Amino acid sequence: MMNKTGDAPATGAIVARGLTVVRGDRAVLRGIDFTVPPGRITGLLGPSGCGKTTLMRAVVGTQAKVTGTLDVLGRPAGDADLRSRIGYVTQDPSVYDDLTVHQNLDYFAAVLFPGRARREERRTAVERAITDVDLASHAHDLAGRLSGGQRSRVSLAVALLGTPELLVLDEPTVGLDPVLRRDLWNLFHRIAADRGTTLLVSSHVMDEAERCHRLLLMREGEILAEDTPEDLRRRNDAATVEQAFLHLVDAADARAEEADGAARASEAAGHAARPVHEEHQP
Ligand SMILES: Nc1ncnc2c1ncn2[C@@H]1O[C@H](COP(=O)(O)OP(=O)(O)OP(=O)(O)O)[C@@H](O)[C@H]1O
Repeated sequence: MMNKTGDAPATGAIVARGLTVVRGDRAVLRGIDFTVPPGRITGLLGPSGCGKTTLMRAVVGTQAKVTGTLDVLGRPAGDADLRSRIGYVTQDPSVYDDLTVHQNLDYFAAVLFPGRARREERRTAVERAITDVDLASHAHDLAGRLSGGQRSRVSLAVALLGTPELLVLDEPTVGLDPVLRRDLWNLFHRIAADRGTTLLVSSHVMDEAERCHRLLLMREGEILAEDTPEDLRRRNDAATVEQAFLHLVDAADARAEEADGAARASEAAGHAARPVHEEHQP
């Protein structure tokens, strides 16, 4: 249950301490700390390229070169035990275009619940997932003939099949019209409230922030803020989360500039104070 202030409880569904990820020759996540509380919707927001997908890939265990501590549902990220407990939907819907919606789900259900004995379980899970994402009227359409939004809902249905404890959704509402976006967010809230599922949902659209219980605001591989939307607005004296975000960006830039200036000043002072003969030492 969410407490009155929406504060995160002491234990998290995801706990990161000093989480660093290197991609290529660059640290894309730079020693970040954050906690995602269980049973709530946490929004991961930040501009394109700030590291949201990288963070999600680390959480689901598909990212290489991860250091620091990252615990997911009480296990180290990537642990084999977590595979069936996490649903992950990437930005590119992974569905088979030449199968219908129903056949796609039947296929994934057969992988999740194999064997004749589990036939009924498969049938119930498939019907429920199709209803969850509101695709009953398209159940027998080929996935390749669906709109982008409908295809991403098929991916979401696949992720819901195993009733995961944690759902990690990478920009699930991108390109959707406002009505579909609203419907999807209502679905996320139903999933969290009815099933106690933890959701980590990324977006680069700040107005989606208001729909989350808690937010992780990211920028350039760092966490700028970890808060509820209300507290974030209040603390930054801002009318919207977007304004609060911009305020935090400006403050971070000012701090970085100050630190840069101080480093240059101390370097210059060091040079001035250094005896001349030191300059020639190897
Ligand atoms: N395979 C890769 N090798 C090296 N660097 C990469 C690779 N993939 C991504 N990056 C870099 O990592 C950084 C973070 O990328 P990431 O995809 O996590 O960002 P994002 O916040 O999810 O962006 P978007 O909202 O556009 O999806 C980017 O600066 C990107 O250039």
